[in-house]
Amino acid sequence: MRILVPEKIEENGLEILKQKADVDVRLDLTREQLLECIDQYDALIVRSATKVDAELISRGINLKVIGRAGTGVDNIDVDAATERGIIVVNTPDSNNMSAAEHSIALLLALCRNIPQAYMSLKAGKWERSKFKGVELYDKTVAVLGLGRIGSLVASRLKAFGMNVIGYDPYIPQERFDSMGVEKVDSINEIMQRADFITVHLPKTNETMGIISKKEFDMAKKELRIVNCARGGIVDENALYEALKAKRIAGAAIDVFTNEPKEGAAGEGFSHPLLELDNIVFTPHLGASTVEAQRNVGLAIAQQVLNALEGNVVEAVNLHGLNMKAATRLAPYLNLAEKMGRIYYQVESLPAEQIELVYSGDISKEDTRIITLSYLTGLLQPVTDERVNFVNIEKIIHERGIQVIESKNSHVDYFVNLITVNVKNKERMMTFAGTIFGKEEPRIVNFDGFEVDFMPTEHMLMVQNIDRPGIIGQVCTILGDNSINIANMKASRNTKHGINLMVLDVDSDISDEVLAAVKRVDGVLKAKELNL
Ligand SMILES: NC(=O)C1=CN([C@@H]2O[C@H](COP(=O)(O)OP(=O)(O)OC[C@H]3O[C@@H](n4cnc5c(N)ncnc54)[C@H](O)[C@@H]3O)[C@@H](O)[C@H]2O)C=CC1
Ligand SMILES: O=C(O)C(=O)COP(=O)(O)O
Repeated sequence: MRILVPEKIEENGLEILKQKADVDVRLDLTREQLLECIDQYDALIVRSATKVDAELISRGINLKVIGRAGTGVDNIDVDAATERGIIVVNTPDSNNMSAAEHSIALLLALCRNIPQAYMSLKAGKWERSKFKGVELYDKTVAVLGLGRIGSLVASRLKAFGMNVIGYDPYIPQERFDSMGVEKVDSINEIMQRADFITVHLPKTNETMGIISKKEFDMAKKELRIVNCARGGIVDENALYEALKAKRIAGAAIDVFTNEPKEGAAGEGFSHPLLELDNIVFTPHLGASTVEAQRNVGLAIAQQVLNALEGNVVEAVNLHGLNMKAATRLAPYLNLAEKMGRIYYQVESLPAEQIELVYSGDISKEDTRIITLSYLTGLLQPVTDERVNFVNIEKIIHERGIQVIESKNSHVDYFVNLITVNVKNKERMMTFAGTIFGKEEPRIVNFDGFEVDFMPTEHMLMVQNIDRPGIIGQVCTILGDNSINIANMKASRNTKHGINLMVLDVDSDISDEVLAAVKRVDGVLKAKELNL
């Protein structure tokens, strides 16, 4: 496994990665060099400075995971990654405290002109009257976005004795109430009431430019605004004009619309906002603390390795899947995936409709993830694309396969049962599986035949006319070819006079052996199964 790290991540994370993979830390890479070498890597780990766009993703033909060592994934084209079944993971809980504290540091620095006063004193001046500031106490501060960082900021600002109001249409009133934050339903009202605004929104189409000229025009003259979220959420031109015309009192900015990369490949930085005096800024330092980087380093290493090893991860592009349940349901995911692999090994007509029926204990669970596991097993062997939880729904949709899930609490004989009815343009095939004990997968219905076998890597399925002598001949062919039989189950359909044999063998079955089995008089079908 090869992992490329083109940005600075903490040594503790790198150490963990290096135990299991070849890790190339290449802080000097230019965009062109990155495009050229990305095809050699299984995983890419970035912070905010690397643009992981559709072009880079399309060149990453071996990429399985993109790790964002931090929170915002706006520098990653998540849709392009999803399209290719590339898992995108981040570490949203690892740097939020640092970002919250930095927002407050910026707010205080802004209120008391700390950077300007520092520069003046450094220049040997003693300018006490020039740097008169304002207090936070008893003022109204508006928090935009009351997620992880916004809510930390809100509770800290309450400790300053501020009147905290908030704008976030996506969280319920109860959450506002429990934080002691007044819910405000419109940006207009925020602009009219706020002495301070602090922005903690994600960068989305909806939030970009959410504060622009129109909003500044309705603001108080005393407004001071902090943006430690993403450049452009506060429109940079409008902010420049409002500050220059002293339409508002000040701003503190940690993030810019276009940020350069630090290091040898870095380009330096210039921006019209840097010309102004009523603004303080930092070069995207919100997450740059010892603690945040230590947490982020550990978390991203674990996330990326888990994803590479096929373990359960909380990914950005798993679309609300309950991945916590995945650990508990692991035996069912395994069973469903193996059941999925059966269909195209025994049938060539494309599946048009798939009905999954969950019965017994399993019907009480959130079964969506089990269904996705079945579909992944179904399609992986018949496509060149990488298929996984990330893109399976999209691929199923593109192929026009209808998927139906149903549940019933009752089932005869079994504690739990997954039944799958696969319809193609000629007929319907039924398969069923169950978990014995804690985690043993068993197939108990194979295309209408009642059976009971463990799905394994090397299997032979034979259908024959139900008459004596055939089973013996098939076993002799296997024996003559040194193929050891570990287990064998037979089941008969008395109505049609057909017998089904499922043999678990210890090695591959060659085309010649399969052809010899098919030539046995009375054998109707013979297929090798890899489950
Ligand atoms: N400066 C820095 O170094 C850092 C910046 N960040 C940035 O901080 C921001 C906040 O991060 P988190 O708190 O972790 O995100 P979060 O996802 O926990 O919270 C965002 C909140 O914004 C709300 N929201 C989304 N769209 C909205 C809209 N159109 N109008 C109003 N509310 C909306 C959501 O409901 C959510 O409650 C992100 O942009 C993130 O990238 C994060 C870490 C470090
Ligand atoms: O985690 C985030 O969203 C951040 O903005 C931090 O960015 P960084 O990892 O310091 O480049």
